[in-house]
Amino acid sequence: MIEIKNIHKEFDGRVVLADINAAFQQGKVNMVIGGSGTGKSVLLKCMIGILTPEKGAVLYDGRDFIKSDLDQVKEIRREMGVLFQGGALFDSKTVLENVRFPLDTLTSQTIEEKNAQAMLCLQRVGLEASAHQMPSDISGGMKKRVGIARAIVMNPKYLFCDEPNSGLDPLTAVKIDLLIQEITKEFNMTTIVISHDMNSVMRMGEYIMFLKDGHKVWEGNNTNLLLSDIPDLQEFLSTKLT
Ligand SMILES: Nc1ncnc2c1ncn2[C@@H]1O[C@H](COP(=O)(O)OP(=O)(O)OP(=O)(O)O)[C@@H](O)[C@H]1O
Repeated sequence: MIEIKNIHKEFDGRVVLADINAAFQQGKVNMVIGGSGTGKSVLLKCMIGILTPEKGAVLYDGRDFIKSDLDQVKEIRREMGVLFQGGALFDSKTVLENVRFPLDTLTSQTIEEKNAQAMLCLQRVGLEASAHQMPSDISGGMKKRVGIARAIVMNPKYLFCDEPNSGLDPLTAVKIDLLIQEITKEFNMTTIVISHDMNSVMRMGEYIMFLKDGHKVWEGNNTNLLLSDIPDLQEFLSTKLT
C-alpha cells in the first residue's frame, strides 16, 4: 500500500497540490484523474521522488519515502516500476537492451541472467519476437508494451503509469489496460495510473481520485463514479462522456 498524507506542493508561491491525502491499495489499479493542469503529474513526481513537496509524507508500506536516508530511498526506488508518458525508450538501444536497462544499472547479475529476465518480461507482454528490433521499427502500442516490460523487469511492488493510453487507438488502448490490470493482479502490485481516458477509468479504476485545481475533490471507484453529485466531477465527466 502507498499512503500519501497532506501532500502540499507549490511553484513560486502558486499552490499546485493542496493537502492531498489518499491510500492506494495493493493488488489494485488506483487511478488519478482530472483535467489538464490539475496536478496529476506533479503528484506522481512527488511520489516517486522527482519533486519534493513542501509538506507531507509518502509512505511505502509504512516507510516514509521523503524522510528516508539515502539507503532506504534506494531500496524503495528499486521497488518501483515507472511507465513514463510516451514510453521514454532509448532510441539507440534495442528492445531487449531497453528492457534490460534497469538490471544493467541496478544489479550485478551476469549478462545471461539479465537477458533471461528481460526476455521473460518481453514474453509477458507478447513481444519476445521483437527483442532485437529498434524502437523506431515498432508501433506505438508495442513501444508502450516495451515500457511495461521495462517497468516490471525488477519485479516491482509499486507500478506507476503516466497516461499509458495517450496516442493509442481505442483497440490498442484496451489491450494496454488489460495488460496493466493483469500484471497488477499477477504480481500483487500497488498500481497507480494517471489518466484522462474515461473508458480506461471505467474499465479498471478500482480506486479513483479526482483532482481539481490541486485539490482532491472526490474519491471512490468505477461503480460509484457516475453516481456522484459533486458538481466539479459531474462537469469533468460531462466533458469526457459526451
Ligand atoms: N516544474 C514546474 N515548475 C512550475 N510549474 C509547474 C512545474 N510542473 C508543473 N507545474 C504546474 O503545475 C500545475 C500542475 O501540473 P501537472 O503537470 O501536474 O498537471 P496535470 O494534471 O498532469 O496536467 P496534464 O493532464 O495536462 O498533464 C500546472 O499549472 C503546471 O503548469
